[in-house]
Amino acid sequence: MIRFDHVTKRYPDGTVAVDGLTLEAPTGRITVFVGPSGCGKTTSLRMVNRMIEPTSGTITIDDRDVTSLPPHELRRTIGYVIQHAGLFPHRTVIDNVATVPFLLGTDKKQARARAAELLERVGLPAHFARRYPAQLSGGQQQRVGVARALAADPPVMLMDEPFSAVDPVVREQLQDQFLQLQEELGKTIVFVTHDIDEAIKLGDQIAVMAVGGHLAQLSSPADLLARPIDAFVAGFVGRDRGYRALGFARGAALPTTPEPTVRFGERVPPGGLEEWTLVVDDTDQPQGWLRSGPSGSPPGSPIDDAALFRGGTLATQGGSLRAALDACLSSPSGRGVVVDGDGRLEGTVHLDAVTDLIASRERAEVTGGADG
Ligand SMILES: Nc1ncnc2c1ncn2[C@@H]1O[C@H](COP(=O)(O)OP(=O)(O)OP(=O)(O)O)[C@@H](O)[C@H]1O
Repeated sequence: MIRFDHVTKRYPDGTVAVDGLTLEAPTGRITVFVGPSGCGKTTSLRMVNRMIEPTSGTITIDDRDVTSLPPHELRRTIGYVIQHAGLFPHRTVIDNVATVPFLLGTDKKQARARAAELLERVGLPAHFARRYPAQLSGGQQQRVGVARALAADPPVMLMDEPFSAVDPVVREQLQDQFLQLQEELGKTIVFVTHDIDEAIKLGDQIAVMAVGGHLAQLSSPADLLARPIDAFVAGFVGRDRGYRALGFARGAALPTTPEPTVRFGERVPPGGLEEWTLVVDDTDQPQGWLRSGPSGSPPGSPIDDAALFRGGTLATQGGSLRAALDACLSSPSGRGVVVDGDGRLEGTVHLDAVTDLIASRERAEVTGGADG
């Protein structure tokens, strides 16, 4: 566990970047520092590995004061990932990752073998190993940055806006893979971002900081959305809080009804089909909705890819109420498509049934029952 105890940082020009910060970042969990520009997130992070020394207060890792070790020894136990990866430009990708274990005394061949394994784990194909950082995209460089920080297998990782400099699609992939990796590795992570959505997606707990370096709120993502502590946090957490909070809400089982389906290769029967009919593939995975009747596919026409409406999202049985609601709202038939864990059709759910589940969950919260 990393513990900040009344930590203050005042820079020589008098700027108070962090003001009396007290919080715990639990072992094996992701703690996200989020807040507007200049609120002291980076300063807080860098005090953990002593790139910046606090003016007062103490930081401990597993009850050991970080100042009790020389900085270079301390940093062996702490991985550090920054926005533009900060790779060595004149070393190949594999040597970037192998550098720290090599410096720590691992034999070169072994360090490279471990580096190759890490590159694979962060999702970088093997043929990138011999390239130089400038020959990689921004997202690929960030993957190398994460692999490098993991190379010495440190129990603690500090990550300062590691995914901020890449486009939204790549960013989402990096976040998903990072979460998968963390599930296996269970590192103690402090992660800095200015993006509240990223904080909510990645954090086990979120520390919202306000300008002046104050901790405004420390909560789980669900609590932050449901119960922002003051107007500043409410404003920072932003719009659609109620809807976004449903992303953490798992209702009772979704009450599905069986949905008639057709398959590719079949033809619209002479009597026609319902106005909207669900098309599934050979393994019962939903592919989209087919419109029948006067403005859609006439009887006898083949059921093929071209006529499909693919706009609807899928809800998973056991998934969030937000996904269930979205499946209903995005379905042209008004019936939300529900699949099982393997992506096979389970049935459809009606909007009324989902809103009933949402309402009963809210009533349970107000009366102190289960939180879904
Ligand atoms: N070396 C320094 N000397 C004086 N003031 C500094 C120094 N470094 C940072 N600051 C100030 O301390 C405050 C906190 O900076 P910090 O970089 O920790 O914020 P941040 O929340 O990480 O911001 P951002 O999201 O913009 O990166 C800011 O007002 C900044 O201008």
